[in-house]
Amino acid sequence: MNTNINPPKENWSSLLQRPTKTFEVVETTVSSIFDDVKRNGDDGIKRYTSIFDGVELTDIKVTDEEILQAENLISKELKEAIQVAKNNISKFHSSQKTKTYKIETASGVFCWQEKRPIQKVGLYIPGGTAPLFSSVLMLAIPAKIAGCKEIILCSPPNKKGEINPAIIYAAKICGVTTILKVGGIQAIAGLAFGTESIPKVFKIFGPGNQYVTVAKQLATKFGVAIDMPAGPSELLVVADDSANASFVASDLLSQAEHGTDSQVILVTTSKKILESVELELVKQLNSLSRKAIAEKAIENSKLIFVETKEVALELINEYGPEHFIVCTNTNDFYIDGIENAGSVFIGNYTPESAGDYASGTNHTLPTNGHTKAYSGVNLDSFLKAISFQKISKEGIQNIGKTIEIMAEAEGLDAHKNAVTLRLNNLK
Ligand SMILES: NC(=O)c1ccc[n+]([C@@H]2O[C@H](COP(=O)([O-])OP(=O)(O)OC[C@H]3O[C@@H](n4cnc5c(N)ncnc54)[C@H](O)[C@@H]3O)[C@@H](O)[C@H]2O)c1
Ligand SMILES: N[C@H](CO)Cc1c[nH]c[nH+]1
Ligand SMILES: [Zn+2]
Repeated sequence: MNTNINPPKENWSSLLQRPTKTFEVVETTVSSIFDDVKRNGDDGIKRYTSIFDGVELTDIKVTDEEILQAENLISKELKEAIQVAKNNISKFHSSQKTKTYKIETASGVFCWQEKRPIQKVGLYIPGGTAPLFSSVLMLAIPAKIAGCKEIILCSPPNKKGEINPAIIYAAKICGVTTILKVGGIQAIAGLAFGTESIPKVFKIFGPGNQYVTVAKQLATKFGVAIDMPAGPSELLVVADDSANASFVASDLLSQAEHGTDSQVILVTTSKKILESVELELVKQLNSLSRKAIAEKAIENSKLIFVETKEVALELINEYGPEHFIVCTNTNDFYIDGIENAGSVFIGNYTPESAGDYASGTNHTLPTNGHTKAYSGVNLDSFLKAISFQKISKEGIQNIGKTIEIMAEAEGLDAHKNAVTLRLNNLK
């Protein structure tokens, strides 16, 4: 792992660069697959599933029988764990419901906002290197609480043309309406354009590798909304002498094992912790089943020492990590000062994995610095806010003149006239 002592500010942007390919590099592949799927529908979907997933699909849709079977293929213990996670995720997302307030902005002028669910949503569930059934919970639970009617799920099939049963089981208990065996760029294209088997949706959600993420970004060109770019996983831990080096290393490795293009960073004001974490990383890495992946991700990663917590905070905000763990004896300083992060984990007993699975918060989060402008998935991601207004005769008398003056100043006579006619009618 790359160690950096007091890196000068002018080097921060190169030091903090993500290992993902740039948008431009992936865009050409994405565009050509989009074109094909748009023109050839299911045939295009099957072609890329054969190329990228190595399987010749006959049916794209998961059948009722496969849904029934899935339940028998997973253990009672896993079903119970999924249920506990589901309860916590439901509690947290239900608490995000907001009340409607009717405001009288001027006497007789009433304004309010009401939220309505997005009717057709597409959920992408990663399945390339690991079947992330936990992502089903993170997306389908808030979609259902919001009241979305059609919830379409896409996930890549394995070499036998199957989707992992835990993904199917989670989808079933969370109210997903259609499950499709398609992943990668071709899945996003299918959801964006619609094919014989894949319904076109209004908004696409979910995490994925760099190909999926660029595909989602490109899909917005064709009139589909997306949650945000939620690409290869990242974690930044800030730690001082009060941290437990073994815990810190375990958290760093938890995100490194996601993919070779994951990135994990330790920022510390303690050289002692830096050295201990480095030793722990080597020790713990050896026992991982996904050692090769984590090892590659560790090559992209950094251990950074800075002299003060003020410099540490500035660097962290510049990076804007997807996940941010704070293990110091000045935690409040970082909590108050954090501007750019997807999800924050506080103290020695809050592993990042808790948020990935079961504490209740959402694990679908912006990466690649997009925390500077985007939020992670939450209940509002599945809703639209519609504003309403009702103006009485008294109300139009109160604000009519203001509207007339402004419309005239913009040179928009018809706008002014719509008010003048009503004001004259009151005389
Ligand atoms: N940010 C978040 O909220 C979040 C949450 C969970 C997971 N993740 C990330 O999701 C990713 C999951 O990645 P994954 O690969 O395991 O699964 P995935 O389902 O995202 O991608 C697999 C698919 O990518 C396509 N693909 C693979 N190589 C390709 C190539 N060279 N060209 C075109 N298409 C190609 C294939 O169709 C394959 O089915 C990881 O990077 C993980 O870190 C992010
Ligand atoms: N850490 C991932 C988000 O970057 C989410 C996840 C799912 N399963 C395990 N982890
Ligand atoms: Zn994870």
